[in-house]
Amino acid sequence: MAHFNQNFLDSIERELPTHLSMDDFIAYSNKPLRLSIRVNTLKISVDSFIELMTTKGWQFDPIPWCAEGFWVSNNVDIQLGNTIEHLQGLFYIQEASSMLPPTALFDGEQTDINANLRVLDMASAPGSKTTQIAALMENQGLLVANEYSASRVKVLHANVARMGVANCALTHFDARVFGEYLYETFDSILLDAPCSGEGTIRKDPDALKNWDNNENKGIVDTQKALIESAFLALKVGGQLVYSTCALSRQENQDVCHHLKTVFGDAVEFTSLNKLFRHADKACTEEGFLHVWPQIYDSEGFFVAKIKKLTSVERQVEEPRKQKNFPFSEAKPKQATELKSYFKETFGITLPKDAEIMERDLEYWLFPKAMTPLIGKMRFQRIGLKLADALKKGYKVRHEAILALSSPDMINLTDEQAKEFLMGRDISLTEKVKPQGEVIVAYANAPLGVAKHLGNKLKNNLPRDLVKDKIALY
Ligand SMILES: C[S@@+](CC[C@H](N)C(=O)[O-])C[C@H]1O[C@@H](n2cnc3c(N)ncnc32)[C@H](O)[C@@H]1O
Repeated sequence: MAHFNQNFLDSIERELPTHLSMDDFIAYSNKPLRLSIRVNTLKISVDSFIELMTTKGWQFDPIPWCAEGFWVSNNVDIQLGNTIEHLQGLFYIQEASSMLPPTALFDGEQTDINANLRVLDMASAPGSKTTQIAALMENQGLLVANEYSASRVKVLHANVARMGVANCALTHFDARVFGEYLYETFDSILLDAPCSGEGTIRKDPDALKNWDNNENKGIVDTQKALIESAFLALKVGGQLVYSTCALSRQENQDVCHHLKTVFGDAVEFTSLNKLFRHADKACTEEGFLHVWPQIYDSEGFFVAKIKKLTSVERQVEEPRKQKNFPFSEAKPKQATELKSYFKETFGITLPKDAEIMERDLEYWLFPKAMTPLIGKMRFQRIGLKLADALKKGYKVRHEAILALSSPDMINLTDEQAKEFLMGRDISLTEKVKPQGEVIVAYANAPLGVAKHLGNKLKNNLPRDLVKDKIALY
């Protein structure tokens, strides 16, 4: 049962549109959320995923605003986070309304996916929307994903790697810096802002126990500073999506109106009333989506789409370029050797629209659209770590195997995949000629690398990814 305090209920009563009832708001806030997932099309098609999971008893109900999103049900009581399919990144457990902002960002004009596209996700962890955006970008172009909290950057990276994202650069800043460091650089920006989280009461019944409107003032100031920074970092003609899981006007509409007050006619609100069938039910007069829990039986959410019509003046001078970037382009001979190693050992062709970079005997793959940004700010991690150079040959990195597709993989059974994810070797029934390093897979998507010794597959899963428990259907 959700814990509301009277101040919160009074504020909702003032804000709720006249066609929605307070009784429904309370009833839906007390109802458990429907379980929803998003299929990761970087690894599997929606049709193949449905086919795979239907055989395991899943039922799918499509989410109207996300072609890859489904409410799912299953008669088996199983922890989804411990399933093979989750661990190998075939799907992400994501609340349905949280799939709205990336859909809005890529709707309409912003559909031209190419190697030069640059997208910024300003407040990214744990990465549900970052990984959704990467899938919408089909791993092309550059996606800069920023997170202010150090511990949450680690979770963000784990999710980006698990989902096979290859076009991402991670940063760790207060996102107020982007307008200054990367002025008018991005085609699209998502600001999924830190907020009071009022919309999440169905997940956390205590979320509003001590709700106090006055305490939200600091959050609103941050949101206003962040949206200004986002607008400065946006190219002319670019699209910005501002979203929160808060319900109040102050954290939502007022923040967007603040942007218009600061930047005037350069700011255009784009109506989302046709984003999907029945989107108009949640639309405000400005064309923003204000999703109350009872409209689509989801968490509360707010989404606004904003276009930048003209350039706006920088607020501070461009900072000096940083020197001492630790990476350099791999020499042609090394790049050729590395490409042959990937091709001959794993059947992987390294993508053409990416640069092979080198740092202290490590080889990385950077998205090409990253090059002009080098030195403009500090990046925690860029692209994919491919391999370490050994005295003789290379040691491939797990994240590269998860992100780069290969036609040459050994598909494991359910039981074998479970053993592999628990760090165990896999015995082979027949002794054959040893094959060296091989990619092992489940449902045609990679699980990791093993050494084929002829009579067994020796497990090479990184220790930190070994699980104690795997849930099998
Ligand atoms: C709503 S959550 C983001 C959820 C994420 N977009 C997702 O879909 O998985 C907001 C995030 O903003 C981060 N944050 C807080 N203050 C920030 C700031 N000044 N700059 C950047 N990120 C900030 C929080 O740590 C939190 O992870």
